Amino acid sequence: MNALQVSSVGFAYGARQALKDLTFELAPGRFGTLLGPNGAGKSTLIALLTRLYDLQQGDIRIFGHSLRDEPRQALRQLGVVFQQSTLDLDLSVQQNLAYHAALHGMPRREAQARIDEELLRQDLAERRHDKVRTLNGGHRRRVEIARALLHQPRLLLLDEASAGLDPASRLALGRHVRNLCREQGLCVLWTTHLLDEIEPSDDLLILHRGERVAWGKASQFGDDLAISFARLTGDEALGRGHVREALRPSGGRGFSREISNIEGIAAKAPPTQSTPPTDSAKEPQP
Ligand SMILES: Nc1ncnc2c1ncn2[C@@H]1O[C@H](COP(=O)(O)OP(=O)(O)OP(=O)(O)O)[C@@H](O)[C@H]1O
Repeated sequence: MNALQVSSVGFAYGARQALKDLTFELAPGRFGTLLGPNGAGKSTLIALLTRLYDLQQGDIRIFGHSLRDEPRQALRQLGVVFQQSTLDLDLSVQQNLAYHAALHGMPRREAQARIDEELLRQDLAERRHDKVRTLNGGHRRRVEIARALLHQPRLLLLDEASAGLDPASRLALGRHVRNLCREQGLCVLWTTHLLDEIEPSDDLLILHRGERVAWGKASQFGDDLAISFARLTGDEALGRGHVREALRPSGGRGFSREISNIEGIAAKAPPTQSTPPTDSAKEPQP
């Protein structure tokens, strides 16, 4: 059974189609990266996954439970870290977590046991009594991850969780979350618009204008990844030149950081007319 199964999902804001016939799946324990430039449809997908919006077309299953038919069971398996932090900066780490647990009706003793466990898992036990305001951005994100995992979900969704962090903290956070996958069997969906957050072992989904333009194990893409990006930005010639080099996996440390984001590629492209993705840019399967 897949941890996440997104099947033929479409969503429109009035006349504006934000997601078109989107299908992909993540197996338990996998780290999935959802990459897309601004307006690609990432936030819309997250709003559907968290049931902020109702599904219009298609279905989403979380560990086999349909969001349409069994939303409670499906959401029970989901932990979410939203892009905008909702931590109370003037409360301690412990108080933030206890407050969240109480709000969700968790019995106090059970909540404390889970908080202890998560703080250890997130390497935050020593910061337990510190006010969140005194924590750096990376540690604040870890508090949010701990909070999202209190009810022991098996799928963790992180929406641009690295936004606002410096490059070192971004990479450290990515490493930390991948460890949770590797060592604890958690399945993760990580959304970003930054290329350098992709690791070769990730399952990579590239969204552009609401459509899946590439999907597969990141290491499998090789040249295809560059070509996909080149097509995203409307210049196929880029796929044959320096961008291909820049995107080549570098010694297991992720993709080269020479070009750090999709907009960076677009900025280097000479102005050309946009070319829609073709079949050849799609579909290596993990
Ligand atoms: N509330 C809304 N009403 C109308 N159109 C919207 C609304 N929210 C998003 N859109 C449009 O839907 C498309 C997908 O937007 P979405 O916010 O999901 O993309 P995104 O990949 O999350 O981008 P970003 O990284 O900028 O948040 C865009 O064309 C956007 O303008």
